[in-house]
Amino acid sequence: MLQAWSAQRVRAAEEALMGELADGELMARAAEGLAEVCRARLTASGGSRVVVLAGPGNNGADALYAAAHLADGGSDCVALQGGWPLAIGDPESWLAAGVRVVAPDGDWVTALADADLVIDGVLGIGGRPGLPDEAVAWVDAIPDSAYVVSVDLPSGQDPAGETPSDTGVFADETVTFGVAKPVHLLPATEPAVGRLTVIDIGLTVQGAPDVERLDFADVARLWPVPTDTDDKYSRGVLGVVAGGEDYSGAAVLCCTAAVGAGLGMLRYVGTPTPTGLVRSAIPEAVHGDGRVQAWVVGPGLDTGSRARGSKAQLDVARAALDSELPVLVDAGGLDLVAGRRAGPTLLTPHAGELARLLTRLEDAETTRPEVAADPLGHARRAADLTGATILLKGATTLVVPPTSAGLAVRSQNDAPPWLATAGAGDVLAGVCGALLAAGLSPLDAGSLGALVHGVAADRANPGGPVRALAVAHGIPETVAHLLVR
Ligand SMILES: NC(=O)C1=CN([C@@H]2O[C@H](COP(=O)(O)OP(=O)(O)OC[C@H]3O[C@@H](n4cnc5c(N)ncnc54)[C@H](O)[C@@H]3O)[C@@H](O)[C@H]2O)[C@@H](O)CC1
Ligand SMILES: [K+]
Repeated sequence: MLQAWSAQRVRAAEEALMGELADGELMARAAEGLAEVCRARLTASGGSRVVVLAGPGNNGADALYAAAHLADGGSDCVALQGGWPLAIGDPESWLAAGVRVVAPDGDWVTALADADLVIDGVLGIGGRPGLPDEAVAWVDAIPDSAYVVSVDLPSGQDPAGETPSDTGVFADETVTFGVAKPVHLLPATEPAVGRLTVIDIGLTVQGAPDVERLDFADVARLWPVPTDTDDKYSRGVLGVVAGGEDYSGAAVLCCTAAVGAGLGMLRYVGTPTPTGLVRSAIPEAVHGDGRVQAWVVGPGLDTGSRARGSKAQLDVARAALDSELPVLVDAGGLDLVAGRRAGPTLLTPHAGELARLLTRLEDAETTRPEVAADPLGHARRAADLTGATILLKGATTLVVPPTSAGLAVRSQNDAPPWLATAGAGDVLAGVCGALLAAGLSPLDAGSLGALVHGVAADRANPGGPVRALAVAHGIPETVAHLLVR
């Protein structure tokens, strides 16, 4: 599991560690690690010209000390200075190594145009979103052919990972120190991070992390694997209330994925058309209301429908929400959420559905662009309002428990962009629902389900287009692949 701690908590841990070490030792470790990564990238590309974007603080000093190591090793290193003194650190040490400093009125344009590797040391965890003006011009002038290594985080991006920035750096690689920070994992900033490399500088941060990302080893740790003493009931029965006369296919996708994820039994509740489809596509399913360990309510559900069978289906959906059982609520089902439920609850909106849910519950308009500008903040608001865990779908999927739970936010980025396709959400609901029925918490079911769903999409057709049904059919093989790796 990849874990990230907030900048404030990292700073406190760094200060404690610095108290135990010789002056400058921590920064020396950071700079050595950074130089080693840069050296490896230069060797791989055959380049030797390095340009440092040197900011006013310790982040700039890390970059300059790393450049001194590279210059010692024979690289041609230039540092661009903005309208600020390079006051932190010891300029003599990098000047003596042969790093040339270009003043703000010097020819930095030519230096950058020739760069093979750019070390972005403008701002680190002391940065606010956005860049100083000089740095905006530098970043605009970086040639496409240069490999951009950001120090600690892509400068100009929000260290907390909450708000996106228009002017921040987009790195090919980010080299961070000690532990990851939220900026590296959260959707508003993660696209700017590129490849993430964490350098060991002897730092540990106490207490639960702020953000976590499950990896493949976590699948083996968390996935419900049956034993000899299990039967179909002990493994978990999932009830699915999905599909209507309009969106019938959602029921097939959700149920196919749920059965494929390894349920003990599936119980389906639908209107006549999707019921017929589920009968032929999923002969394992039983039909109608009955005892279950968890419910999925909502894929393809039309809460305004007056079609035959709709009222009975909606009665089951409402009873599920009124029960104390774990419930996953998706798509149309979100319109039935009135507030707090008694049982464990996982809501799985995309940004538009989350905006609509917040608008209804708070009686004040929230728009989809507002959610996109601060996905974590809005997911957290919905979690706190409803007491539910919110799985906010996107290129990076967030799984956010209510603040009162005191748990880390999960952030999964396992899916290829090809998975942005109709029906993918229905498949995700089926996988996560199966995990809820097996007894996993909403947080584990949501994050583990998102991981497996993303990997299944990749494996269904690596590097190419994928349809939701292929993802659903690929779930069993993907789970086996992840369990026996
Ligand atoms: N604290 C430590 O022990 C260590 C820190 N390290 C490095 O130190 C960095 C943090 O250094 P600093 O605290 O000096 O902070 P930064 O170097 O991130 O920022 C420096 C200063 O820039 C200014 N600034 C912030 N946002 C701005 C903006 N948007 N536009 C214009 N100016 C802005 C602020 O005055 C801030 O103090 C880390 O990211 C890491 O790279 C590493 O050397 C490892 C050890
Ligand atoms: K940086």
